[in-house]
Amino acid sequence: MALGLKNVHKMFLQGSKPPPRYIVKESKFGLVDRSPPLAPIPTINLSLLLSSSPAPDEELEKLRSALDSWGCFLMTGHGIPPSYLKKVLNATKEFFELPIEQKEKYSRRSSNDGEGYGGDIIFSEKQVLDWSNRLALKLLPEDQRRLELWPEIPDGFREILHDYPVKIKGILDLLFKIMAKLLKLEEDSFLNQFGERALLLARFNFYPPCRNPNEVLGLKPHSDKSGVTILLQDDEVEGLQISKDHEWFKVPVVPHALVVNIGDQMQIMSNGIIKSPVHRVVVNPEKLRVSVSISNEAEQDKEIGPVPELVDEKRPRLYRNVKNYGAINLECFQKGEVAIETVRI
Ligand SMILES: O=C(O)CCC(=O)C(=O)O
Ligand SMILES: [Fe+2]
Repeated sequence: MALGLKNVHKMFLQGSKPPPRYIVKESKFGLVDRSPPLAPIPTINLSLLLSSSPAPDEELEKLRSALDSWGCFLMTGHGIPPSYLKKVLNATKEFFELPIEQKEKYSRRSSNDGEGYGGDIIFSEKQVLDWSNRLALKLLPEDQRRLELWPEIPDGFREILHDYPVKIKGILDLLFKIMAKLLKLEEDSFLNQFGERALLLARFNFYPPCRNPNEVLGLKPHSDKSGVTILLQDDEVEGLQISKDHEWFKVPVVPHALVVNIGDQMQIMSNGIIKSPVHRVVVNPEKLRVSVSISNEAEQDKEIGPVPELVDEKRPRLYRNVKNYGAINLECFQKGEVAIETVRI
């Protein structure tokens, strides 16, 4: 494992307790509570939003309210068959259950490399470490793929890496158009800001069980650095929590539904109308959990900022224009800071 850190999976298999660097301390985000109330986030049927023009008022209203209150909703009617989603989850589990040495072939190549297999990137000695392993890969633009980090095992995993993101990208593009129309903007207002060479990133998350589940987090509180993240949750084990008005709520596991999580780049572009929620992941004492997130980000050299039509006297500009927001967010996340506050005017 990079940096001589222990692998959390190995620690679980060996029955060791989490070392001090993993223990969550009291912070502005509160302590670990593994069973907060269920988040009443809506389930929205994408096919209904697309079926007729204009889309049904009831579905649009649910979307509007999800975007400005939770910044998160469950999406059905997305067109990806349940059997395919199951295949993605199974392949993810199989990859993480491989012997550690086999996975290490795909490890991050340096301590601050954002891609590959591993744990947290270390920014400071004080950083609390996450009880998880990840495999992070850039999928688009195609000429930036680092295929040496794309696992060849288990069988079919590479095929999933090629096919699944194409399906998700189609959904993302539709969502950006629907959100623009909802805010009475030109359909491509958001898509144009992300640019022709927008990034598409995959993150496969693996949370081994932990014998002290109330003392660690699988993933620290953060808001996503993306435009939008589409998350495929484990269909058996819950763990994702979302924060609203400084309280934590459990995100329900709904079979075959994908979780749509708005990221900071959409909050910036929409001048704060669409919210990017802070969320975290708790771990289970007995069961492992996996999840797969696919997210987009603006082209690295492209400046993003609030869409001009969303700035007026009543709603002054909330965020400055910013380039390469992903890097700002990543560092804040590891330090336990709220990234979007650093670009607020
Ligand atoms: O594992 C999960 O449910 C959430 C993962 C997540 O928040 C992320 O990958 O950004
Ligand atoms: Fe996230």
